[in-house]
Amino acid sequence: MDTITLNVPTLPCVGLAAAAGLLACKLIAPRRRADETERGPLPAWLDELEDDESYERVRLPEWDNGTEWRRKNGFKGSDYVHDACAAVHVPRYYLRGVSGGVGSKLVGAAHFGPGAESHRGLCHGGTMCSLMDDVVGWTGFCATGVCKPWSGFTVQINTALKKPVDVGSWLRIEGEIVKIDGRKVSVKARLLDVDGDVHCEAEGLVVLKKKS
Ligand SMILES: CCCCCCCCCC(=O)SCCNC(=O)CCNC(=O)[C@H](O)C(C)(C)COP(=O)(O)OP(=O)(O)OC[C@H]1O[C@@H](n2cnc3c(N)ncnc32)[C@H](O)[C@@H]1OP(=O)(O)O
Repeated sequence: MDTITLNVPTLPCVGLAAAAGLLACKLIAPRRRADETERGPLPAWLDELEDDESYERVRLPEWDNGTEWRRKNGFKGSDYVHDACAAVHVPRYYLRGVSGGVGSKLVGAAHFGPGAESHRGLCHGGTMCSLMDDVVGWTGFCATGVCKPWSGFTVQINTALKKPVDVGSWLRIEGEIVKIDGRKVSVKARLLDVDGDVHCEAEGLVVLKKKS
């Protein structure tokens, strides 16, 4: 049988990668994602974090590998926030870990797609709350100063919604460990735009799993 080899060139920039991801979403799940549009390029400051030696990119096989890998490893679906097709999508986090945990900071970018819409171009407040849940949890998993995935549970997310988010926005999401009391990790988080305007902020609590 003849085989066809496709030479796919390396994508020149992460923005194209994001667009390609969305195209893949359309092709793979055309009915579910009929309202998706291109996310556009990733924000430039994300590249600055990539180049900043004090930050390290958090990588997870369940984010980076495909559906097949997830299925084989106990996952049942796509990641609610990190999947390329998610209504509100975080492509990456970067950690500035601090020994002892307190002061450790997680920074990422979040895109609010058309699937996050509530009223006429504005996003549902629950999308901001979901993001706060995610960043609080992932920041809490960094309680040792390094990221230990799934090492605890978010148990509280008290979110203040401060400014509506437009559909199509790329915003900066941040979480920081402010206190560690035994297994309880307190995290402050916020979502802000390129001008520094805060769209929401949260105080969260993560309970780390008991050591076995
Ligand atoms: C390989 C498997 C990996 C699994 C990893 C899963 C990662 C999931 C990532 C998430 O973030 S999921 C987000 C949604 N969150 C949840 O679904 C959490 C639901 N809650 C629970 O499942 C249980 O509450 C939990 C397992 C977290 C309880 O754990 P424990 O039984 O070990 O904790 P315990 O109840 O003994 O509480 C420990 C401390 O935390 C405090 N605490 C627990 N829940 C609290 C709460 N909701 N608010 C405030 N404090 C809370 C509790 O008072 C206590 O304080 P003290 O040490 O001072 O006494």
